[in-house]
Amino acid sequence: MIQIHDLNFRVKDRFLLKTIDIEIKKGELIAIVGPNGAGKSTFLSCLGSEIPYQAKQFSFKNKDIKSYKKDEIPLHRAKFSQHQSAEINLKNDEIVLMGRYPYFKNDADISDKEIVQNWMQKTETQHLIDREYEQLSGGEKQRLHLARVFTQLENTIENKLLLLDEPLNNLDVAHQFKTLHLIKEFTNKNNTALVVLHDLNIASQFADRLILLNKGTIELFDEPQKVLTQERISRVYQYPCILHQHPVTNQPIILFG
Ligand SMILES: Nc1ncnc2c1ncn2[C@@H]1O[C@H](COP(=O)(O)OP(=O)(O)OP(=O)(O)O)[C@@H](O)[C@H]1O
Repeated sequence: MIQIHDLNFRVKDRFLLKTIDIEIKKGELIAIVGPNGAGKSTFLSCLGSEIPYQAKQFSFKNKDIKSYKKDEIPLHRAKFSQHQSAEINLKNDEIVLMGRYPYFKNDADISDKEIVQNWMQKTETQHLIDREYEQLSGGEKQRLHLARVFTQLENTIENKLLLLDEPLNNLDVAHQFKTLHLIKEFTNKNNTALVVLHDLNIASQFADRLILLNKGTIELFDEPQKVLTQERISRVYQYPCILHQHPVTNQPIILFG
């Protein structure tokens, strides 16, 4: 699905990402974890072609990512950014409809509107239709934008890519889990998701593999059991921790302190 060889991104003399080599398969849910400033958002921005990285290879679905046409790529790949525009002068369902902009010229058709309704239902934002965006809570805004990115990838194309930068911010526990289930539903259909997460235990429970970033390089890219060891996590985060096992999933649980 994605092959990256020797990807670097630097600002002036400082490498924010250095010698990134990675191969990601279709159907994987990958969590990107690591301390503040490790390069997680920067890496996701590279995957979303938002910043001018250098790479010896970056293929997406066996094609050079740069060979995709501008109007073609949004049907294959969508990105949810950490910071949404503060002032949006649209009604809430119109914000979700933005996800359909790649599909119509002037007016949305009935199927676009149905897709919007469907994702507002799935993200439990339907009741917010008549409320003003500015007055929504942080978690409600977050769920609205999640609906927008899912709406963007609602099509018959196979092996799509979803990039999510801290999608669980501001969400209560139930909505965090519901959102992860929506992401899992997406990857279960042979699509791929890369998700920046701070909660290692949620990452451990849901992700097939973790990318542990540290100081702009990949410390380890592997299954949660391999990545989440006491020594590695306390060293990378510079904080003591102990390791447990989830009583149901058997995945590792990290307790800090
Ligand atoms: N445009 C830029 N110019 C200079 N430095 C930058 C730029 N963008 C990011 N950085 C720096 O690069 C490093 C990585 O930033 P990034 O936002 O990718 O980290 P992160 O792992 O997502 O962190 P966090 O967990 O805090 O969100 C940080 O030290 C940040 O200050």
